[in-house]
Amino acid sequence: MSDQRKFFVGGNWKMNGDKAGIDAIISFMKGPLSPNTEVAVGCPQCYLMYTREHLPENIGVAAQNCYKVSKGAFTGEISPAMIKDLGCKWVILGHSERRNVFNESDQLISEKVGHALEAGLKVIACIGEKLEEREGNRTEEVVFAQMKALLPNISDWSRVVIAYEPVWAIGTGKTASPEQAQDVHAKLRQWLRDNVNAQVADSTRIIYGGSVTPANCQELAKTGDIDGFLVGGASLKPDFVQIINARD
Ligand SMILES: O=C(CO)COP(=O)(O)O
Repeated sequence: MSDQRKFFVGGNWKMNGDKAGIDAIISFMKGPLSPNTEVAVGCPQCYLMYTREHLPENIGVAAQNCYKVSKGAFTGEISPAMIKDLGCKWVILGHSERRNVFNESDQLISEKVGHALEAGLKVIACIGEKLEEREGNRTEEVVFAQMKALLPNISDWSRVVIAYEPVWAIGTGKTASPEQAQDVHAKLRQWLRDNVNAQVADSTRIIYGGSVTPANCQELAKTGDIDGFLVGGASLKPDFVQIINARD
C-alpha cells in the first residue's frame, strides 16, 4: 500500500441500464463515499451525457470504448474528443469483452490508448489472462505481453490506471484470492520498474477486477499492490458504495 497511490474504484456498467436505472444508481452514489477513494463509473456511450450531467462532479464518468482517431468515416465509433466534449474525463480500453467478444488486438488497443492520452483523456487500461492460460502457467507471459504492447503508446503514465482482470473471474463469481491477485499485481509493478522506471512503478494504480463484492473487497484491499477495483455487476447495486469504502 502506498501513500503515493490514491485508492481507485471504477464501476463498469457494461451494456446495462436505462435512464430510470441510472437515476437509481445516481441516488445511491450519494454515499457517503470515502474521500480517500477516487471514483469513476463507465457507462454506455449513449448515456454519457445524461450520467455526466446528473452525477456529482467528484465522481468521474468513463466511456467504455473509443476509436483511435479524432473524427472521420468510422460509422458507429466515438472519439476521445467527443467524450471530452461531453465533460467526461475517462475511458476504459482493452476490456476483456472488447478483446474477446469484439476481437480487439493488443495493437489496436495500444493505438486507442495512445490517442486517448494525446487527446487528454485518462485511461483505465485492462489486461488479464484466460482460464486456459492460467491453467497452463502462462499468466505472467500473457499479462506482460499485454503491457509490452501498451508501452510504446503511453505518453503520460500519470493518466493511466492499469486494471488487472483475469478473464476467468469476470462475471463468474470466482474471484481471484487476495494471494493470487496480489501475486500478479506485484509482478506487474516489478514489470513497470524494469521496463519504465521506479517512479512510474511506485505511483501507477494497479486495480483488480473480477467478481468483486462487498464480501471480498476488504481482504483484497489490504494487500500491498492492489490499489482499487474495477467492478462490473456490483457497480449497478448499492453494494458499490461498500466497495468504494473498502479501506475505511
Ligand atoms: O469486467 C469487470 C469489470 O470491468 C468485472 O465484472 P464483474 O465484477 O461483474 O465480475
